[in-house]
Amino acid sequence: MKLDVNWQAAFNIIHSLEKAGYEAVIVGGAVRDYLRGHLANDVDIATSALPEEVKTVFSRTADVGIAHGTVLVIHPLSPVEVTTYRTEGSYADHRRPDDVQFVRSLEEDLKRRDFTINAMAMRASKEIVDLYGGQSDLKAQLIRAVGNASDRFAEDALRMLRAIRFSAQLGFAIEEETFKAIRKQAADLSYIAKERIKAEFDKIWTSANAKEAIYYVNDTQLVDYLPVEFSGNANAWSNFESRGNPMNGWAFLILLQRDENALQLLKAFNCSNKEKVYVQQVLQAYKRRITPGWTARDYFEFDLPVLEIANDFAEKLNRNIGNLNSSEIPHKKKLLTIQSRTEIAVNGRDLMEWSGKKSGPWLKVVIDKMVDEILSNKLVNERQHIKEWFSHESNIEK
Ligand SMILES: Nc1ccn([C@@H]2O[C@H](COP(=O)(O)OP(=O)(O)OP(=O)(O)O)[C@@H](O)[C@H]2O)c(=O)n1
Repeated sequence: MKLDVNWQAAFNIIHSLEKAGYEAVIVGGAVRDYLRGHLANDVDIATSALPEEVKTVFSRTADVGIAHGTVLVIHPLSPVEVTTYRTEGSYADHRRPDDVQFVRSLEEDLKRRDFTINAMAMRASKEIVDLYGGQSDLKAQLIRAVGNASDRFAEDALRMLRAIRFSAQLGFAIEEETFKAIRKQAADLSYIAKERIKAEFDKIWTSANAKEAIYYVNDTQLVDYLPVEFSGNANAWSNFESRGNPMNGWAFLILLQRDENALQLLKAFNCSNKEKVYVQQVLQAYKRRITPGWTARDYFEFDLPVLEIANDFAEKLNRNIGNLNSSEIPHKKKLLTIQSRTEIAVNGRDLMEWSGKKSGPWLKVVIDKMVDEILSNKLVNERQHIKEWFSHESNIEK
C-alpha cells in the first residue's frame, strides 16, 4: 500500500520522537483500517513523551487538547495529533474521564481503549502491537470490548452506541459478552450529550447496515434511553440508502414514526438550522410527491435530489411495511419519464422562437400544459411532436 502524506508525516514524527528517546506509535482507527486494507485520512500518534516534551522536539506545534495530553504537531506534509499515553482515571459521570493520568507504558494506553479492533498500535517498522486479540476479531468480524465490557461502558456510555456504529460500518457482529453488557447498562446512555449520540447515528445512517444497527438499538434496549421516543422498525430499514447524506436517515426516521412534529426530533438531537431545513424539504417533497396531477410547477418547486429521495423513501416505506394506501404510491415511471426540466425535449427558448414572442406569463402556461400532456401520455416527449402540438394549441394565448 502506498502511504499518503498523512502517513508519511506520522512516520516522520515517530522517527523524531524515537530519536529524542521516546516511544511513539500510530494508534486507533488508522491501524484498524490499515489492517482492513484502507488508508485512513486521520492518523493519530500515541507517545511516551509528555506534552511538554513533545513540544520541545518539534518547532511548530499547537495546544489542541493539552489537558488530555494532545499536541498538534504541524509537520510540513500534514498536521498530526500526538497524544501522551494515558489511563483515563475515573468516569463519575459516565462520559469523559475526570482525571486523565499520563503513563509511560503503551500497554496501559491500549488497555483503556474501547474495542479490541481499536486497541492496536503500529510502530514505524510497521510491526503491529496487538495485546487484546484485535487482529483475530477483525478476521472473525467481531466488535468485542477490551477486557471487561461492563468496565469499558461504565467509563464512557457512548461506547455502547459506538459498538453498534462500528458493527454497522464494518458489517461486524457484536460479541456476546459485549452485547450483554450493553443490555445491562443501556440506561447509562441517558448521561450522554445528544450531539455525541447524533454523531453516531449520522455514521449509522451513512453505513451499509442501518437495518442491522436499528435491530441492535432495539435489542440492546438502548432505544429506551435515546433523547426522544424512537420507534425504529428494523425491517422498515431494508434497502434504505442515505446516498451519503446522514440527514436522509433522520428524514426517513421521521417518516417511519409518522411523527407530525418532525422539528421536535431534530431539535432533540440538536440538529443545525441547515440540517433542519433540508429535512423539512424532504418531508414536504414526500407529502407532495409525484402524483398524476403534478404540473411542471410542482417539479420545479423541489431540487431534483430531494424529489428523488422523497420518491425513493415512499417506495421503500410502501414495500417494506406495506401500510400506505395505493393513492400514496409514487408514480415512479413518471418520475423516470421527466426527471428534470432539461429532460423535456424542448425548452422555453424553443417555444419563444416558434411563436416569435418574447417571454411572458404565456410561456409558463404553455410549459405547464406541455408537461401535463407528456405526463399523461397524450404527447410524445420528442421535439417534432411537441412542435406540432404547439402549432395546434390554439387555446393557448401565445
Ligand atoms: N469513547 C471512545 C472513543 C475513542 N476511543 C479510542 O480512541 C480511538 C480514536 O477514536 P475515534 O477517532 O472516535 O474513532 P476511530 O476508531 O478513529 O474511528 P472513526 O474515525 O471512524 O470514528 C479509537 O480507535 C479508540 O481506540 C475509545 O477508546 N473510547
